[in-house]
Amino acid sequence: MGDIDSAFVQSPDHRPQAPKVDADAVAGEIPVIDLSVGDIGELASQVGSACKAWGFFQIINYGMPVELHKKIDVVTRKFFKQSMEEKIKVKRDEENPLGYHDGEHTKNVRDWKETYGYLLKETVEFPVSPDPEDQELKAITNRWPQYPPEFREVLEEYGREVEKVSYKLMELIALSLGLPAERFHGYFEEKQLSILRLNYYPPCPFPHLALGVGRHKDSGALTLLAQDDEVAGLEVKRKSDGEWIPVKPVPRAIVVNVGDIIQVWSNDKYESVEHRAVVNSEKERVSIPFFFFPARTVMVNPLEELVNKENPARYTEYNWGKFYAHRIYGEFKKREVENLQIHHFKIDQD
Ligand SMILES: O=C(O)CCC(=O)C(=O)O
Ligand SMILES: [Fe+2]
Repeated sequence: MGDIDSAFVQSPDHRPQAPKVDADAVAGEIPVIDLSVGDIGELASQVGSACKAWGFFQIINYGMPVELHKKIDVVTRKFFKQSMEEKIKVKRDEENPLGYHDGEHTKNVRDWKETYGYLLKETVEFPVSPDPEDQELKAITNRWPQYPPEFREVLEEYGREVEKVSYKLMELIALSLGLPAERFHGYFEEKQLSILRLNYYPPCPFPHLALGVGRHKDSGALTLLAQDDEVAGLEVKRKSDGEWIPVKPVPRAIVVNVGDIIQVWSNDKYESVEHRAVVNSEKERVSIPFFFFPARTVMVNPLEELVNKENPARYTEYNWGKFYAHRIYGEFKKREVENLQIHHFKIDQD
C-alpha cells in the first residue's frame, strides 16, 4: 500500500470523520424536487425554501432524455480508463484551463481526483490576466480527445440539455425572490463562460486522510451535478449545525446548489454553502458538474429590486470575468495567499 504523498493529506480538522449522522436517517433532509409535478408557483416556492434552508436540493424529472445520463457516464469512464500517455494529449496548461488535469488543489491540498473540463460554448474570450487594468483578451477553445469516438458528441449534447434545465431553475429562483421569471437570463445569453467538468475519483487507500475535493463553495451562479448513481461521496455542510451531511444518490437525479453569484444577487437571502467529496478505498466514483457562469462582462452586485434602506447592499460590485480569471490562474499552482473570495467584496454592516 505504501505511504500517501503528503500533498494529499488534509489537516486534522478537515479530515473526513466517520459521519456523526446516519446517512439513511438524513437522506430525506435535503429536498428532492420533482420538476414534473405542480404549477410553476409551487415549484418556485419549493426551490426557494430549499435554497434558504440548505443551499442544496436534488431535482428529478427535469426533462432530459433518460439515456443521456447513462451515455455521459459511459464515455467518462472510458476516457479516464485510458493510459496517462493518452490523457495528457489533452492536458490543460497555464494558457488554457480546458482539458485533462490530475493535479488540482483545493485550499492548497491536492484533491484525490482526475478531471476533464470543457466549455459549453466551444470558444470564449477570456482575460489574459486577472489584473483589472489589463483589458487584453484571448480566445480559449475546447480540447477534444480522439477516444472514445463518441465523446465529443455526447458531451456537447449533455451540455445543451443541462443548460436548458439551468435556465428553468433560474426562472424558479427568480420567481421565488419575487422577480420576473426571466430576470437573470440576460446575464448568460450572450457569451456565458459556463463550463462542465468530468470528475473521476479513483479508489483511495487513505480515505481517512484525503478528500476527492476539499471543502469549498462554488463561485458561479448555480451548479448542477450529476452524481454517480451508485457510489456516494458528496457531503454538504448543514447550515443549522455545521455537520457534514452525505447526499444520498437518487438515480438520475441532479444535485443543484446555489453558488456565490446567487448569494450576491440575492443580497445574502440565499447562501452558497460549503461542500466536499469524500473518497473510498474500494470503488471509483464519477461526478459531472455543470457550472452555470454568466458572461465575462457581467458586473455582479446585489439586485436593485432586492435592496432598500432597511436591507442595504451587502456587497460592492465585482466583474465576473476578472474574478474567474483570478481563480483560474491561481488554481493551476499551489498558492501562498488565499484565493479571491466574495467575502472580499462584503460591505461591513454596523
Ligand atoms: O464530486 C462531487 O460530488 C462534488 C464536486 C464538486 O463539488 C465540484 O466539482 O465543485
Ligand atoms: Fe463544488
